Amino acid sequence: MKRVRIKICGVTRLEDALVCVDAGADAIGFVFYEASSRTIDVEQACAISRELPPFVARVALFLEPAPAAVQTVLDQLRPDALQFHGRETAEFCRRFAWPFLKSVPMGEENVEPRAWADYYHDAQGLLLDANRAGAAGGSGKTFDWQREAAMPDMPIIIAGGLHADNVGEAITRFQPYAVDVSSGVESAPGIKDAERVREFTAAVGRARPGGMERRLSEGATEA
Ligand SMILES: O=C(O)c1ccccc1NCC(=O)[C@H](O)[C@H](O)COP(=O)(O)O
Repeated sequence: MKRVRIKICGVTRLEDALVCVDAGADAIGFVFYEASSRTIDVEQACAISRELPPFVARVALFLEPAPAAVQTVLDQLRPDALQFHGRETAEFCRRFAWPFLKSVPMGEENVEPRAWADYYHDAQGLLLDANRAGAAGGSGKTFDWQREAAMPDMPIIIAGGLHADNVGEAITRFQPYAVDVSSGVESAPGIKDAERVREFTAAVGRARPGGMERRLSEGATEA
C-alpha cells in the first residue's frame, strides 16, 4: 500500500517546523501571501529552512503574487516547490521554470479537476482546497466531498478543513498522493499545536486508501 504524504502548511516558527518533521511531515509550507494571518517573510523562512533535516520539502505558497516577489523567494529560499493558490494562469505558473503545485478552488461550483489537469499539465500536482477562485485558503473548511469530480491521473493533494478525525475518510474517499493541513493542527493561526500535529500524522498512518472492504476484496490482509 502506498504511503500518503503529509504537507503541513502555514508554518511560522522553527519549533513548530521541528514538531511537524518529528511527527512525520514530508513537507512544510510557508505562506508568502501578505494578507494571511500565517504570512512569513523570506528571512524567517530561510532561518527555519536552514534547520530542517534532509528530505523534508519546503513549499513556498503565493496568491496572485508579483513575479518579483516569487523571484526573491526563489533566489533566497530556493524552495523545493512553489504553490499557487489564486487565479494564476498556467503560463504564469511556469514562467519561473521551477516545480509548482496549483490549487483547485473546490469551493466554486462546476470546477472539474480533470479539466484543470489539462490546463496545468506541467504542475507537479493539483491541490484541491475548499476556497473559491482567488480567495485565500487556510479557512479550516472542507469542500463538498460528495460532489462527483473525476480525478485526473496526476498527484492529487487533498486540503481544506482536514483534522485528525476526518483525514482518514478523505484518504479513503480520494486515495490522494498527499494531504495538506493548516488550521486543523493549530492552536491559533500560524501557531501549530504539537499534540494536534501528532494526532494528525498518526491518523494519516492509520488511514486505508480505497477502504478496507476494497483492500480485502483485492486479497490484502489487515495489517
Ligand atoms: O493559510 C493561509 O492563510 C492561506 C492564505 C492564502 C492562500 C492560501 C492559504 N493557505 C492554504 C493552505 O494552507 C492549505 O491549502 C491548507 O492545507 C488548507 O487549509 P486548512 O483548511 O486551514 O487546513
